[in-house]
Amino acid sequence: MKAAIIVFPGTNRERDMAIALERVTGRKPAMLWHRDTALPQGLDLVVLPGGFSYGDYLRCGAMAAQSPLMAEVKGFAARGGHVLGVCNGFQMLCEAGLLPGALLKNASLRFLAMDCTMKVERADTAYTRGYQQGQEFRATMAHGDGNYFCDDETLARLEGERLVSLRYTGENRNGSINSIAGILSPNLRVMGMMPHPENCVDPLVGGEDGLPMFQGLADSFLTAA
Ligand SMILES: NC(=O)CC[C@H](N)C(=O)O
Repeated sequence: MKAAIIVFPGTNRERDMAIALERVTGRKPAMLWHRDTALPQGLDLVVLPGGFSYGDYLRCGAMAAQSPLMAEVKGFAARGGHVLGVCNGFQMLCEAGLLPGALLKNASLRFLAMDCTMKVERADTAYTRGYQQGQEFRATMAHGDGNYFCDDETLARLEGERLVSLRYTGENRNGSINSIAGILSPNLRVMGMMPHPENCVDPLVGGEDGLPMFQGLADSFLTAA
């Protein structure tokens, strides 16, 4: 699998993401700076990692969504490329219009840094094939704006077309509509999720519940190893 991680000013999870990807592929992903103007040839996956791009000024992910390389990411997605956005990356995907809806402030108006559990709503995507349908897994949440919201029509479409990939179980701490933790584009190639699977790939630090996501991605792109 050939993967690239895009780094923005204020991104802070890019190294965790690189470790998670390298763990399953044995090769380091390309680290790209947001001012770059081209994606490497033959990419399988682009990752928009978590953090505080541009200090969360204006709105989380809003300024990153205007970065030069994001125009390339949009083109990559339009050609059917896989794009994963985690936390701030999910916020960027919504701000860039690659996924519908928005991430509002957590219902409590407090930053939440804690473990959470999610249920896999569909296991037939590159991101979730490492899990069983309905499987519950744990990951870390660390966000101030993780309260997923969209209008009724969009929500009906997301649910009706089964584009909700991950749903919180237990307490809905950030207030997300329908307890949504992750959503997919209609072609199932773009996924945004708030919790951090990249922080759960090592039994010594946070457990390994996130590993199947990366393993599933690696298995999806075996030919490109
Ligand atoms: N860990 C993250 O990516 C956080 C995203 C964003 N800065 C927020 O607080 O909501």
